[in-house]
Amino acid sequence: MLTPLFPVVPQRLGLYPVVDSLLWVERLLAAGVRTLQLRIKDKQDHEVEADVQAAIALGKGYHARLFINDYWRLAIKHQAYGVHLGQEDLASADLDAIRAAGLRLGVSTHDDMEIDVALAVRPSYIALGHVFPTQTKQMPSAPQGLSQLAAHVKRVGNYPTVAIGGISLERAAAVLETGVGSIAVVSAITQAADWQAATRALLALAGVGDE
Ligand SMILES: Cc1ncc(COP(=O)(O)OP(=O)(O)O)c(N)n1
Ligand SMILES: Cc1nc(C(=O)O)sc1CCOP(=O)(O)O
Ligand SMILES: [Mg+2]
Repeated sequence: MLTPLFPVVPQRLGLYPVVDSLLWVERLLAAGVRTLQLRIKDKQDHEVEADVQAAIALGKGYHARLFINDYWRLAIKHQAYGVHLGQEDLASADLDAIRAAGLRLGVSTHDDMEIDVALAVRPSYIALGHVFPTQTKQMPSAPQGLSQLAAHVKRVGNYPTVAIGGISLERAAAVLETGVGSIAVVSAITQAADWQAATRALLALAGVGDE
């Protein structure tokens, strides 16, 4: 059985909002979320550094697990809890440097071939997407659906897993029934009519994650 080469994370990361601003990081930490990701797209490092640094400091203040998407150099520089990388990022990122700095690593996957690649890296967790159609990101692949998700959770064995893509409040319970350890959501919170109520309801279903 393969075990992570990167620092371990709890088996169940619980509710895992993925957000694009420091404001959302502040709001969700104050609302009780303890696993989250700052995902700012298509900017230069110098344009996002202040927000990345502030988000990491906030996360530490709440003893939360804050992952930085894409900007792995800044995540190392400011000692984030972890980094999330996609398959394309794996080729260009310095994985040894991320590991040497003691950061956790999450890796995106969308099919069995990508799971092979992720397992070879032996990250801290494996993300499985996209479960349902999503309006948040243009996806080149088809949604995997619940039965494929359950098969993928089973396949990766004891690796912590995170499901992502189109997970609404209404669908969250069925996703968790596959045995996945965490649900990552964007629009279910950021586009909700009442984001605080949505966060409370999702936290009640998925939890804050294990210690
Ligand atoms: C928890 C989680 N899973 C998947 C992704 C997608 O990451 P990636 O493939 O790197 O794509 P971008 O988010 O960078 O567009 C994620 N961010 N978080
Ligand atoms: C950022 C991202 N990555 C995905 C993947 O499958 O890798 S799906 C996704 C967007 C998820 O947003 P929502 O919860 O609004 O559907
Ligand atoms: Mg990425």
